[in-house]
Amino acid sequence: MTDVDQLIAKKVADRYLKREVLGEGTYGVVFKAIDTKSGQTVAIKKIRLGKQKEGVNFTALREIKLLKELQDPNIIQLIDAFPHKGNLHLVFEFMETDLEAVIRDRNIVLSPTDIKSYLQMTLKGLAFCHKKWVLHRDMKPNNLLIGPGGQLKLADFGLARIFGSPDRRFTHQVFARWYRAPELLFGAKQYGSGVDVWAAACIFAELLLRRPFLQGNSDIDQLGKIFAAFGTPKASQWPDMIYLPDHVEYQYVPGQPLKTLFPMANDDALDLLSKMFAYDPKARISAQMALQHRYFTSGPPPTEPALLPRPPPKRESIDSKPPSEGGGGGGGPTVLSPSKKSKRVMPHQHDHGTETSGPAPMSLDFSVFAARPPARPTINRFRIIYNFKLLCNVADRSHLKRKLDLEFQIPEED
Ligand SMILES: Nc1ncnc2c1ncn2[C@@H]1O[C@H](COP(=O)(O)OP(=O)(O)OP(=O)(O)O)[C@@H](O)[C@H]1O
Repeated sequence: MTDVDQLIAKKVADRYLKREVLGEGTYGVVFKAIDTKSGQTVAIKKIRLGKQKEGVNFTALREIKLLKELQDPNIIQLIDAFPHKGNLHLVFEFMETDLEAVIRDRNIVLSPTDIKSYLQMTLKGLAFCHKKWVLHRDMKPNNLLIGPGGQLKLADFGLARIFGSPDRRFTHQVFARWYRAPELLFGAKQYGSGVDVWAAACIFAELLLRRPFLQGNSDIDQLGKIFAAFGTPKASQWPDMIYLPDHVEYQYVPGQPLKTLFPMANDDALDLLSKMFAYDPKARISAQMALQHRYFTSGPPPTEPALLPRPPPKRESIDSKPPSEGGGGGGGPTVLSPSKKSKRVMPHQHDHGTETSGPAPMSLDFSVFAARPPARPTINRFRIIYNFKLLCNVADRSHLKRKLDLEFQIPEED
């Protein structure tokens, strides 16, 4: 960065008053902040740029700009992005809780119309992204954030694509696996929006069961769990399966009736679930078509977001007074001592076979949900399938880079 760039970045950074740390994810720390310009509470994700000495590269800026333009009521809004002290800061709208917290909260009863509402918002966000040729690739309940008005919004996308996949501890892979489509588990290199629909089906199943549906402890085991539930796929069901790089033959097992797996779901819900869980990605229902399924168009309508049951805001700060009431120091950003990241304790792993070999529980098993499972780490991949080379056919790249840099830095009005 040039001196001028640094000056601008500093000015932008001064705009946000840091509050407490909300947690740490794959790419770095997320903290709460107040936008002194708008008075709005925001969440800032500080991304370590590590060895990238030149800062954010051209492609990264372009992709971040694209994410910034991805605006929909069911997509978390990227408000701003700016470099500061060698880190990239992404400013998002602040959200109170997430779907994982809703599913795990033993005090919450989810009615069929509540489930319908959460699934509808998930699919709306997905359909919007897919229409823009963007895949999420890391759909899971803790990436579905919930705002103060009950709106569910897809979060945590694009970062691996932009910054590369960081080294992940083993646990980081574990939970993401549960939502992975069979074509990914068989090593598909080319895949499409169907991977997100499969993950959304797993989330739908999890809303019905109140526990993760297919909890594989390795990729092979994950496929085993899937096949035990739905039956080993036949060539007629998924003709391209045998051409996938990591395809291996599995012993044939028949599937179980969906009604046995989800006794609490009605016929429309089961029909939609079966279409979202289609083995062949080409035959899998799209997010857009799923929204038109009779599960949504008939029967009782989805619950209004504001009326959805939610846990108390988990991100309530004990020191979240507005900046004028203190905490901001001399006007510059102040980092309050980071609150300890709340450790989520893994409940005893129940038998991995139970969810597929026997009837699913109809009510909450409090012994399982008494403790929150650990944060499910993210693969954080929102795959952008635009052809950027086309978009970026500009003679003066450095000029455009500077233009993009500036677009993300809204200098303060003095
Ligand atoms: N927009 C937001 N509003 C409020 N809290 C947020 C927001 N974005 C992230 N958080 C919180 O910050 C913490 C870290 O989030 P982050 O997305 O970086 O990682 P994660 O989802 O916990 O883990 P991983 O990156 O491994 O998936 C989490 O507790 C998350 O709920």
